[in-house]
Amino acid sequence: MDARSGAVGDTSFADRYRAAVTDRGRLCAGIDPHPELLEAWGLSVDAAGVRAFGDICVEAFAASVAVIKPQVAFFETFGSAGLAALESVISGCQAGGALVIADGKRGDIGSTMAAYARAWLEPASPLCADALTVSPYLGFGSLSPAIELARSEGRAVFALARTSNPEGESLQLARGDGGVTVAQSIVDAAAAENSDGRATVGLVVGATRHHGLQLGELGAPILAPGLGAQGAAASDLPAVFADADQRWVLPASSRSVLRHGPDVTALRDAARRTRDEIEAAFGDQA
Ligand SMILES: O=c1ccn([C@@H]2O[C@H](COP(=O)(O)O)[C@@H](O)[C@H]2O)c(=O)[nH]1
Repeated sequence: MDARSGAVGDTSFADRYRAAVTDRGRLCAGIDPHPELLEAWGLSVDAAGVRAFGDICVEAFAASVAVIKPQVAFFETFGSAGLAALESVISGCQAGGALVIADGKRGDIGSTMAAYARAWLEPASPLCADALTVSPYLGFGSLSPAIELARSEGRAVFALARTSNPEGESLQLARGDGGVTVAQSIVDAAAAENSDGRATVGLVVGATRHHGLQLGELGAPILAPGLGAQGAAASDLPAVFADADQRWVLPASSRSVLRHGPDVTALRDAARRTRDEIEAAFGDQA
């Protein structure tokens, strides 16, 4: 890939994702510059602090972690300087060979969704990532502009299905026609989008509980946040995702790795340990 232009040619997200996790193992490392972490790392709680935090994370993770997920909110907090730091994180991670999921959880009516898609998935944008988290709760169809752009650019969206937080339950487990839960209807809609084999529509399904979803036909990555700080353990993963194709499960961890900073080697080792725990837990089931 041309790291400067962000162009990935005709390669599908499915191929890019498989290559990354085959080479580096299943882990999505989060870059979440919480104020508490900035202070613990001896950094200022401002744009300069998040830039330094991001630089350290890029050095620690870009060349060895398969997928990296900067949490957009922690950069947005500091306005244009924070977003400039995020641009640097995205391009630095991509230059090191990692795939980047911008965790922005964007969602709006279709015409505005198209603008979000251009911001996060169009190669000409300075914020262009490999994938963007999106909210389907304005209706799955409202995501179409982002899905279409992602498909044509070899990128992806990750739609929230069953989130890791307890507050999601009343909405996500509500049942519609035929008794299907809202979350399962999102899984099914995503699976239909992936019938071309390009894995354009991944899902977010928390690792923190048994979700009751049928994920076996998805055909795209399942971003599974919740390891460590939210209580899930690597050893929980095979049971939580027993119904999924476990080659597609991408466990995510932010704070439990980041607390080992700011030492670059300690951060890198923490990410490697987490990845090794995940791979050992899945064993040859994947
Ligand atoms: O359901 C969801 C969706 C997204 N997240 C995000 O993942 C990380 C988790 O951070 P930890 O420090 O590992 O708890 C964070 O950026 C969340 O916004 C999630 O946790 N759950």
